Amino acid sequence: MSDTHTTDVLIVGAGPVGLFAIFQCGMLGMRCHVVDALDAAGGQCTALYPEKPIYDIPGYPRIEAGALVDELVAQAAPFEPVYHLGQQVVALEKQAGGGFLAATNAGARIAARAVIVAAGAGAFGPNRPPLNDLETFEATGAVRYFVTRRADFAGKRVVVAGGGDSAVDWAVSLAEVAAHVAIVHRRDKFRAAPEMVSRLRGLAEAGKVEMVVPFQLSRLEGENGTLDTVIVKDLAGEERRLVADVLLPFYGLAMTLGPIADWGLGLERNHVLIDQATAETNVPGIFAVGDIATYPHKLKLILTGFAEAASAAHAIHPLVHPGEALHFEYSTTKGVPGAA
Ligand SMILES: Cc1cc2nc3c(=O)[nH]c(=O)nc-3n(C[C@H](O)[C@H](O)[C@H](O)COP(=O)(O)OP(=O)(O)OC[C@H]3O[C@@H](n4cnc5c(N)ncnc54)[C@H](O)[C@@H]3O)c2cc1C
Repeated sequence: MSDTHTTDVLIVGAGPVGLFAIFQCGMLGMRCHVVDALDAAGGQCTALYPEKPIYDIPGYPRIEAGALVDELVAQAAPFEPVYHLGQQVVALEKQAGGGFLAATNAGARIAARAVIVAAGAGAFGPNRPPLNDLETFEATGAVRYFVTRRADFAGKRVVVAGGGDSAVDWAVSLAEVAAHVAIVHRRDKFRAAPEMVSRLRGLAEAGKVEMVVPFQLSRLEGENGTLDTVIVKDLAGEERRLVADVLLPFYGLAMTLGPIADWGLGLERNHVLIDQATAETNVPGIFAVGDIATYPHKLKLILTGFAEAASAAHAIHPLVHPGEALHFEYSTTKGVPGAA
């Protein structure tokens, strides 16, 4: 059976920004096919932190990342997007008559007038600490890089390592369920949201989180992948032993563009350069939005990506509906099929 499709807009990546791009394109009368390498929509929100609350989505004082994705999928649904999940877009070519032809590693071919690259961190993976027997401890889940269910840590002794947002957020969050939480960082200063850092320090003062600073991970002890002790060292080489069931190193994500690097797009340090006003790349008809897109003073936030998705949809409209005037309108039930 042929797996060939034709659509107005191909969206590469079903993270939060790719999902909102479906809505924005839909409001302007454009149909979308969306491809994502992961088995579920939601990008980093689903894969890395579904239960972490997000506090900076306008209109939601607090929403868990997984719930935000559910809302975005529901918001896009009236426009009947076609999802191709568990597939990576491996090739993207210009077509002679205009538009593009994309190919996935599962054999699908998708022809589109325009392409929105919403590929986030591309093929992302965690930065792993250089520790003994790491793979053995990873295989049993004693060393993990993501928290997908907080309940997995109930009653556990957890060592969190790192000084950024993820380390601080999870130390604060897991302190509610774990038997003990220690946070190891090589400095006393954390590079995280000030509000979360002061919550962390408050928990430390209350004896609910142990601050192990300035220390670095040194080695792991345990039998057959069951973690027993995390050994840390300070700059003078002084050791401390932290009894632990689980180690969560949060040393950031290693980002590789993967096949996107071969599509002729202007790049800057593993990101795709765009014109901030239109989100268009150096290749006419290919747009980039969200974490993967960059320009001077870019803020890597979900809300920034949402605005870029709106700009891209407006810039794409004349490519899909040439000669048709686009009158700017606010959202109304007229634009959303089935809305009451
Ligand atoms: C722990 C943590 C906490 C965070 N907290 C916040 C917060 O509170 N507020 C906030 O605004 N931001 C937060 N962020 C950042 C936020 O998650 C990102 O800004 C957001 O996910 C970017 O969305 P995106 O759609 O651009 O990309 P992503 O979410 O990265 O999604 C991109 C998708 O593209 C897919 N993809 C990549 N290449 C291909 C390909 N070739 N073919 C097919 N699919 C492909 C990937 O599989 C992925 O699903 C946080 C991030 C982390 C890690």
